[in-house]
Amino acid sequence: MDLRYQTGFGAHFATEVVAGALPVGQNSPQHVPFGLYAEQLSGTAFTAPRHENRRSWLYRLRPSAGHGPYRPYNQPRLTSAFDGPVTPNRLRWSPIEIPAEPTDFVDGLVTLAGNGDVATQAGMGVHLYLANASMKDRVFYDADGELLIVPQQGVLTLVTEMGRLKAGPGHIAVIPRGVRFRVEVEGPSRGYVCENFGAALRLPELGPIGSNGLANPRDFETPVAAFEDVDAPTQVIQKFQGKLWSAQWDHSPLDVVAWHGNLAPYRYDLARFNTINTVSYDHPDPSIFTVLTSPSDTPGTANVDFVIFPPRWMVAEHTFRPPWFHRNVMSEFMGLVHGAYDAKEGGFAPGGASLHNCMSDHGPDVASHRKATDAELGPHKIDNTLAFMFESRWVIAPTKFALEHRALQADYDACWDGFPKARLP
Ligand SMILES: O=C(O)Cc1cc(O)ccc1O
Ligand SMILES: [Fe+2]
Repeated sequence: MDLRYQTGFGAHFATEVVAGALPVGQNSPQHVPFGLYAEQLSGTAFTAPRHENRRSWLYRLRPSAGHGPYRPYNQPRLTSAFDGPVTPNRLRWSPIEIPAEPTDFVDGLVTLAGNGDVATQAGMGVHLYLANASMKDRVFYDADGELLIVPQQGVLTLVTEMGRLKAGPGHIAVIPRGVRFRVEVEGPSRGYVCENFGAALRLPELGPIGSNGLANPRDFETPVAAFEDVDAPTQVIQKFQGKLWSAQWDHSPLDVVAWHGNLAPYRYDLARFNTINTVSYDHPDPSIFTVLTSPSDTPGTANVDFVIFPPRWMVAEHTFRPPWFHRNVMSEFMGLVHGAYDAKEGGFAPGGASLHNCMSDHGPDVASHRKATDAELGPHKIDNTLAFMFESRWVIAPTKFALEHRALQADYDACWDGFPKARLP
């Protein structure tokens, strides 16, 4: 099916499937067109400053309040208990395989790491989804956070309350906290999820870059309204305070015929990123590659930044061009969608992951250091690659699942073994 989108980051959209369904001039008329039910979905406090405030009005076939109790749903691999133990060690995982038995998006979520706390709405969970089946007769929503989905293999169709969007490798999709959706897959599918417990993701400030650049607002795509009229039992699964809960509804909750507002799912094609980098010398801080940021209460010190390392020209003169050796107060979780990463010659594979926590020593491995030191410094295109980072002010604790998984590489430290010692005169 051809999907249609409206463009603009955080724009105030208005969309209806049936002409005349969207009330004009007020949100909650005594008689909503066609007997639809009006419902406000608040993503920020009612009193959040206007430029932060996100909410939408949904007009649906039935009020979503009409359902029974939620009961615990057993899916222990998805958690907000980052039960490590937390370690200062540098960690790297090979890709975790997609299971052979039928597994949908909800059952295929596994938690690798996280920080903060769902109860106080700070920090994030870092998950993988490993799925090979579409969700059937069930929908999911996350009351604990917004979901930033980074597909690595396979195209997802996200059938949400507010419309349908597609995202495959090279795209990201963001589903706001609370928005219900079903995931359809076309085959084996794997990707990363940043579950943002904190303030909603937004575009970073541009400072002296000016009024254009990095991810441009008009390239963000939000679906037009779409609904299903299904009077059949539907399992609604939610994540609430770190655990999954399930309730049986007598209809599909994806029954929103019209909506308006600025709280909505969106997707973004990372190929549209306007990459800015040095044209003189030295490797800039990777903040220059920030796509989206969730600020914390300390200016410039993010709850989580989503940063990409896209294809780009390298032209720096008399410069060691890959990432430098460094220690960072912020903690860095990295993944790879495809290709190779310029700081690692081997071991960091598409679908894999690495974790460099607060103040841990990291940077180029021996092989990439040697290669960059010996390189002829002409203009060089780093191509066919897409790595990314979830960077957070808070230490990222791995889960027991991640630490005990056979994908954890026992010998990661060895990639920094054997640097020749400097020779003083
Ligand atoms: O550690 C990493 O590979 C991520 C990273 C990339 C970069 O270009 C500069 C700093 C940094 O932490
Ligand atoms: Fe780093």
